[in-house]
Amino acid sequence: MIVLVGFMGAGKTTVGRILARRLGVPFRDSDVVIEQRAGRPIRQIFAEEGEPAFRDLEHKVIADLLDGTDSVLALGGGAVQRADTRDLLKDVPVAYLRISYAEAMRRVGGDQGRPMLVRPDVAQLHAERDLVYAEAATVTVDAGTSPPEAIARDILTLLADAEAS
Ligand SMILES: Nc1ncnc2c1ncn2[C@@H]1O[C@H](COP(=O)(O)OP(=O)(O)O)[C@@H](O)[C@H]1O
Ligand SMILES: O=C(O)C1=C[C@@H](OP(=O)(O)O)[C@@H](O)[C@H](O)C1
Ligand SMILES: [Mg+2]
Repeated sequence: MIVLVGFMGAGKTTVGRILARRLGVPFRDSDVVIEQRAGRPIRQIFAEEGEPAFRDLEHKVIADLLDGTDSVLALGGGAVQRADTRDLLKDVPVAYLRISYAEAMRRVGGDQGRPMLVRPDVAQLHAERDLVYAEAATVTVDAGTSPPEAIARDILTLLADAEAS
């Protein structure tokens, strides 16, 4: 089991798919399961019910996905905001895909499907979350300057080192 955290655009979904293929395990993405359960896209959940309702559903989905099945699990960028959701990650290997705010905006700035991007304090959110991701993580990788395949390889190397030590 490997869980991926990091800001919007860090490549959690992209790198997660590659990691899962390499390991021969299923890839799962909390955002996809949230959309399936709600029967609506994330943008619509935020618009109709607001962020707190989204976070409640996110918490339940992540709790269900940490069911012991060996898989690679990509989380949404805000999953670590709530302490009770962070608690769910205590006993699993977590990789933090770290990117700068500028690189995040280059990749996903203006994406209508990510409602948190239109918040006026999104830069501050990026700065605040950095520490939270790092604290939740077993390993941290630079995810802003190399291709997804190289990031997947770095994660496997770092996690193997962390396990050995
Ligand atoms: N290492 C990378 N280098 C360049 N572009 C990337 C990289 N990782 C992801 N991307 C691109 O950035 C965008 C966001 O990736 P995504 O995997 O959806 O991020 P997240 O799930 O962390 O929000 C996509 O267009 C993806 O192709
Ligand atoms: O950062 C956030 O609060 C969010 C990130 C999104 O996932 P990605 O990080 O995969 O874009 C998605 O869960 C939702 O739009 C909220
Ligand atoms: Mg994603």
